Amino acid sequence: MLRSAIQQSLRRGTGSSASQLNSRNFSSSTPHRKVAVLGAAGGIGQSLSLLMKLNPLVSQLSLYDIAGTPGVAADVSHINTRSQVMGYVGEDQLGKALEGCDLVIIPAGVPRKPGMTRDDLFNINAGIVKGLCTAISKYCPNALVNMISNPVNSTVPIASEVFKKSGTYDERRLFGVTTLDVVRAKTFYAGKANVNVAEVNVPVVGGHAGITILPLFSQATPQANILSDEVLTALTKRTQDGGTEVVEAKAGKGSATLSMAYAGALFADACLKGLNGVPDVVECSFVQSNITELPFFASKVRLGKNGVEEVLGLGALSVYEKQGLEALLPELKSSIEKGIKFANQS
Ligand SMILES: NC(=O)C1=CN([C@@H]2O[C@H](COP(=O)(O)OP(=O)(O)OC[C@H]3O[C@@H](n4cnc5c(N)ncnc54)[C@H](O)[C@@H]3O)[C@@H](O)[C@H]2O)C=CC1
Ligand SMILES: O=C([O-])CC(=O)C(=O)O
Repeated sequence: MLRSAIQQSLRRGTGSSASQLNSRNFSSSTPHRKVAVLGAAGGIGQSLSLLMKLNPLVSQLSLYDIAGTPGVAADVSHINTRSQVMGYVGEDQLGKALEGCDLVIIPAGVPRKPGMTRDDLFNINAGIVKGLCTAISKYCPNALVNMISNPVNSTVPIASEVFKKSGTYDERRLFGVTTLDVVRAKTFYAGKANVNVAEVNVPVVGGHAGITILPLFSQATPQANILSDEVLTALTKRTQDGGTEVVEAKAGKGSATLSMAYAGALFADACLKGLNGVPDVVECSFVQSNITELPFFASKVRLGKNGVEEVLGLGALSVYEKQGLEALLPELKSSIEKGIKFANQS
């Protein structure tokens, strides 16, 4: 839907009035949906705000940051699509930004520089996420939360503890966004398997950092060409190191923003479809889970009117993937515990 909305908007160009676009982009039965982007003036936030403005499922787009949002909101608001855009700046306005939200997307926080791990962002981002989730529990406790801020393996457990403390936790509504891992796995697989990237599907499970990212190429579709073990190992490693590849290429100017905004917009669109009752919406996400011994784990998840409808199992794994799963558990466990500890001691 997102892709076709972008294509339709671009095709129509400047000739259409907002009301014409509105009537073509969504039917009168499309529910009202308020979506907030927290960190909207940042590298991811700006592009994600643009993409959410193009999504006809959004009726109100609330852009919040500690600085710079009035400009971003004014800019995006001129695009002639359905949603009304509001910009909010500074903590005083956070409540207004969140009130009545159906979905809150969080790309607020510092990005990596070369030589850093995602866990090196913990000291700054843990506090940011904790503050934002405290406000969510107060102003929109029923919203779905899409956590982009790193380290996702810890920020999602932090959010869960904040919500538990405020008595608003519903595990079905909290998602760590791992869609960029899936986007990368699809792109890299299509290149090696020489298949049409638009048809490719690859589940990615585990977490969102280094070896905790486990693409399941044995389950990739279409399985058009047999890939050697050597190629599968290289594909796995490239997917796991995809973030670092971008951080190094940007050479100190941040991490993935454009591909992340695309991935974030895809995942948000899936959440909105689920809320609206579209059947069989399945995406990978880092959620509360009992498919392994860990309390949070990324896997395929069926989305519905209340968020997570079903956490799907891992399916059959190759020997190589089983080894990868065993290897990732200790690191993921310790990142989860670090987040839980932080939320409960500070
Ligand atoms: N889950 C994933 O796959 C990915 C996650 N990320 C993570 O996303 C985060 C953001 O990355 P970028 O957009 O590149 O960073 P950025 O520095 O360009 O933007 C971050 C924005 O957050 C804002 N911010 C800081 N504190 C805030 C607060 N308390 N409330 C609201 N906004 C606040 C900043 O003012 C800034 O505009 C980083 O933690 C990064 O590691 C990045 C790429 C992929
Ligand atoms: O690598 C980073 O720091 C940002 C990120 O999570 C990604 O690109 O996957």
